[in-house]
Amino acid sequence: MGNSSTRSIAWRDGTIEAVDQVALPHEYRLLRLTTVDQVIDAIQRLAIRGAPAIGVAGALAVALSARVHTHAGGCDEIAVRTEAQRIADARPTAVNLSWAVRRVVGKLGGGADAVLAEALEILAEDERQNRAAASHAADLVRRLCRQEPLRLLTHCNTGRLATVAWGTALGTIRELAAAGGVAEVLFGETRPLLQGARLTAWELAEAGIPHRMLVDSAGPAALAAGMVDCVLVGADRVCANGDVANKIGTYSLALAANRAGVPFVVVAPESTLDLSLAGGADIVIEERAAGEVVAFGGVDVAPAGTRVFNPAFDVTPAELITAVVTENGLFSPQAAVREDAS
Ligand SMILES: CSC[C@H]1O[C@H](OP(=O)(O)O)[C@H](O)[C@@H]1O
Repeated sequence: MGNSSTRSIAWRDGTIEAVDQVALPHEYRLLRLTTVDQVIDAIQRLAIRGAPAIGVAGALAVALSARVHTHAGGCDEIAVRTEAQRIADARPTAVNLSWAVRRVVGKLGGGADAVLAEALEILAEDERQNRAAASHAADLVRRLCRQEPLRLLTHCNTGRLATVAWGTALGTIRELAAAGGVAEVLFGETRPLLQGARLTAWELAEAGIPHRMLVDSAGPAALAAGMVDCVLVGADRVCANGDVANKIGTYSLALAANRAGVPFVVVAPESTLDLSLAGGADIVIEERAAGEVVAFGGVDVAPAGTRVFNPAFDVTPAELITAVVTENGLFSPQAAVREDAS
């Protein structure tokens, strides 16, 4: 996959090839991962990140495991299941990871080739799902906002880097922009790991879409100042009642959008739905290391010993969300509990 590739992750000659998202925007380089531990490490340090992308990486990692644990006597399913659980546990909040791992583990009975085939199916489905969700969401935004070109606000990175290709909320922005419907995209830098500053800025510049970056706390101010026609964000887990876990800072944008009377639209594939959870209180929110917050660019900015609360996500209640849009259209909250949800 060169710079021109539209895909962030691929299966290449028995290895996993992925864009190293830690190196962007200053260097576009590819990771070539050959072991389960390398994939877990890449997910945990967000070299591979974004709910759909980590789901695909997790599925491909199980395929690596199945190949390693296949011998003359067949596949050692116990060994693969043990590693699959470690993969699923790499990050707790995005349901896509555990969903994808569960889906490919279900093919173990067919051997390593069946596991790989299922993982490649998940990879192939991703772009189609994102483009379909983006198309539905773009139609909704046009209906909600009427005037064009639009001034949009987004958060974190939900583009082609966070998925296999195209993106979810950022995929919707690409769709609207392709029809000349975007005046400007405002986006938060996304402290502390700067997915907005490093990745969304890179994707919007690459796509030639007009954009301005905000410090995260300026998002509500932009909404209050009437600078935004619609907010578009992604998701890491959508509950049966429509509550949504997403990057930290999403909740404050939803509160401000609600007060400003601005539509707040979540775009995500169905693989981000977790209908086994009644509501957001049940979502496990990943808490990350203090070092991500007390240092900036490798330089300590807080006094030594400063204690930190560093949740990677927050939960936006359904009542603050105008719509959740998937590849199948509008998600209807209170859907029946799905058996296979993680
Ligand atoms: C389409 S990406 C969905 C979601 O994942 C991101 O989290 P992270 O950067 O920690 O992997 C962010 O919450 C995006 O909205």
